[in-house]
Amino acid sequence: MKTFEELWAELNEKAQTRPEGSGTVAELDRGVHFIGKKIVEEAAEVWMAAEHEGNAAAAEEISQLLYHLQVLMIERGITLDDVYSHL
Ligand SMILES: N=c1c2ncn([C@@H]3O[C@H](COP(=O)(O)OP(=O)(O)OP(=O)(O)O)[C@@H](O)[C@H]3O)c2ncn1[C@@H]1O[C@H](COP(=O)(O)O)[C@@H](O)[C@H]1O
Repeated sequence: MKTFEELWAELNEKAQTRPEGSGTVAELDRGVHFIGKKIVEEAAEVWMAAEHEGNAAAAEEISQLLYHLQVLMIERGITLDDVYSHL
């Protein structure tokens, strides 16, 4: 288990050190268009799980959506503060 901020730190480190076998590095290399499609796909899965599968499945899909949102933020150079300033 990890928090949103712990995942953020881990993904930023992976983006910098580019370890072999990292799915994050592979996703970053595919670019914003690919990552954006993953976000749309995961968002739909969040909706379907919440409506038809229950909270446990929805929580899992939400975790994946948050992951892909963080990858997109890293790819575009968007910081947490950039987002927080709008909350
Ligand atoms: N939290 C996640 C995470 N959530 C989702 N995903 C990716 O998003 C995909 C979504 O899962 P699905 O089951 O919906 O997969 P799918 O759409 O059928 O699968 P794909 O065809 O897209 O692989 C997974 O296959 C992963 O590639 C994640 N990949 C990595 N992490 C964490 O990110 C960190 C860094 O990971 P690496 O960069 O791979 O080392 C680690 O702590 C991981 O636990």
